[in-house]
Amino acid sequence: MTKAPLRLLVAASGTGGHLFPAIATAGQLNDCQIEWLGVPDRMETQLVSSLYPLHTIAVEGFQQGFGLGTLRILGGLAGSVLQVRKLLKAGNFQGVFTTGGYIAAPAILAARSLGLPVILHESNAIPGKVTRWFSPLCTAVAIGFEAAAQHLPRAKTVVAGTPVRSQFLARQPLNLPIPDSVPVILVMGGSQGAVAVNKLVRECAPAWFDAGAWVVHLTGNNDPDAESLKHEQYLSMPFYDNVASLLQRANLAISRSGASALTELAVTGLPSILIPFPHAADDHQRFNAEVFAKAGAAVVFRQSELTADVLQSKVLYLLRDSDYLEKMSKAAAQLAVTDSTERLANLVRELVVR
Ligand SMILES: CC(=O)N[C@H]1[C@@H](OP(=O)(O)OP(=O)(O)OC[C@H]2O[C@@H](n3ccc(=O)[nH]c3=O)[C@H](O)[C@@H]2O)O[C@H](CO)[C@@H](O)[C@@H]1O
Repeated sequence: MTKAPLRLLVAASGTGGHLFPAIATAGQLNDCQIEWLGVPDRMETQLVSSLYPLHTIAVEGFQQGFGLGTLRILGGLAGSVLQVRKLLKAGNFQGVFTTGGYIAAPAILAARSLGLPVILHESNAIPGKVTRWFSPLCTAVAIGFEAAAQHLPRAKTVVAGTPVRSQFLARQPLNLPIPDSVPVILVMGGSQGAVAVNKLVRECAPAWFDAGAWVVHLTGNNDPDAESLKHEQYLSMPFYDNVASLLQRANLAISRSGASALTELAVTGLPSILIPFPHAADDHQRFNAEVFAKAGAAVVFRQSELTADVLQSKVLYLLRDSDYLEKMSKAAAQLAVTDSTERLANLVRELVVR
């Protein structure tokens, strides 16, 4: 008799960094029946609703300190836990996979209160608050960076890398009018774009054009000046779906240091200049970037110290030194965990029992 497919609830919400690894893992688990838990009005409503049944609940972030606001959030959390418990029971789910963030808190508490296994994936080198608080309750915590383990002493951690979308694992055609022989600089500011980086890049770009380089600039949707630079060697767009084709073609990236972006730089062996988002929780982008800097895969600048002059000349220097770029590329590739999706899918299959 064939076994009934495993029923899994995936709790992942917010921005690309939480959603893409979860979507990649879910795609690998095509022998399971998957439903999704998210939050109304976040990116999952566009990225997930055409792939899996999407259930949404309202959850709030955990602010610093303790006051009336915290009591209200705890009250809200208790309500969310009850909602998720109801969903897990009604849907006969046998386990939960989550990529952390606020949605993970009620998902972990609800599943564990019903005795269901939870596999949590944490992609950052410094785990987020929810991961730090709730990971001891999880059946397993898969980490993207080995460095995260030291911050999770009470959790059962397994190094798994961070899954990337399948487009990264095969050569992608570049559907942009860029000549084959020119150097390409790719500018990325995470899934939302980075206005401060955009501004610096627009100031620097004319010297890069003079040096023969092309610039592909993913600006995000929040930059009022996104269209202010016009040049035949400059292509800008708020968001591009096939980022893999750009990373595979580029010679150098200028990027924030979110965990998915870094994983993609590693998988494509792309050298980078990293400018960590200075306001990320616990400054985690700086710690992510340090892993790449230590390995020789990236040059890291703090945004507060970086001027257009410094960025402009660093890029020109790197473009001229192809041996050094080659070394950075090899170092980046060495950080890649190319079977992360399979590792996570296997962990889920092993721990979630029918
Ligand atoms: C500001 C902030 O706190 N960001 C966090 C957020 O990042 P965020 O959600 O921005 O995610 P990342 O920086 O890790 O990755 C960005 C993702 O968006 C994709 N992309 C980007 C631009 C585009 O045009 N097309 C496209 O597909 C990239 O290919 C990548 O997969 O979650 C990550 C995972 O917890 C954290 O590591 C980041 O620090």
